[in-house]
Amino acid sequence: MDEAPDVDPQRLERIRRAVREILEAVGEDPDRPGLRETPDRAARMLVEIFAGVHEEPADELTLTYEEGAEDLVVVRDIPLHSMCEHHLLPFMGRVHIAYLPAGGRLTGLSKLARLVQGYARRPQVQERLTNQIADAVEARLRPRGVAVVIEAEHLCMIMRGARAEGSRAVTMAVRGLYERDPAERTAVLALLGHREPRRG
Ligand SMILES: Nc1nc2c(ncn2[C@@H]2O[C@H](COP(=O)(O)OP(=O)(O)OP(=O)(O)O)[C@@H](O)[C@H]2O)c(=O)[nH]1
Ligand SMILES: [Zn+2]
Repeated sequence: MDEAPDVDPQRLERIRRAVREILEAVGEDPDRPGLRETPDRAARMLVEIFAGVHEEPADELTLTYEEGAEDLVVVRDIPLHSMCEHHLLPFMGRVHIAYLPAGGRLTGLSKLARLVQGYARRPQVQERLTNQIADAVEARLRPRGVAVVIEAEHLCMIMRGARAEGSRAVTMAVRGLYERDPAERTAVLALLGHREPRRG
């Protein structure tokens, strides 16, 4: 995934106009020196942070084969920056992914981080992002099980609204073995740093 994607000039111009309109609507003067370049800068920024809208992030998961690879693979602490689709404010945190390979099917460790970035570069909600990552790993690697945990801070909860400074949202998605077997699920989620609440 490129840092500076090819940009359709018409789309860029449309976003520039929209940003200028927002600046005027909030009562600013878009022609004052500090803001003159802002519509253009913000338009390029928006194209960059929403590049995942036009991508199929699951395609990042190129397959490699390693005879006999059947043990758990865990990648913890993949950095996450995304945009809450309700408010268009950032949410950011960490993604932890575990999968139990089958048939020797693996992917490069960095591909999991690229997968996260692809889905993160869309207007998102944390729960959907968590599920999309789990579904992509399940569909492309056909592992015995997948578990994904995301911990994130939402600026929409912190700098406005509830102003819940320090709050973190934790979401998880499990597939395959981890969906069927509660003991396996508890074990893998403990590895990913998430404790299921005790029942009863
Ligand atoms: N489930 C979920 N909710 C989110 C996420 N990001 C933001 N939200 C919530 O989306 C909700 C939108 O609520 P609304 O009542 O429509 O909007 P609002 O009046 O701005 O709400 P407040 O944020 O409570 O002021 C808020 O409760 C946000 O905290 C997310 O990733 N997942
Ligand atoms: Zn929000």
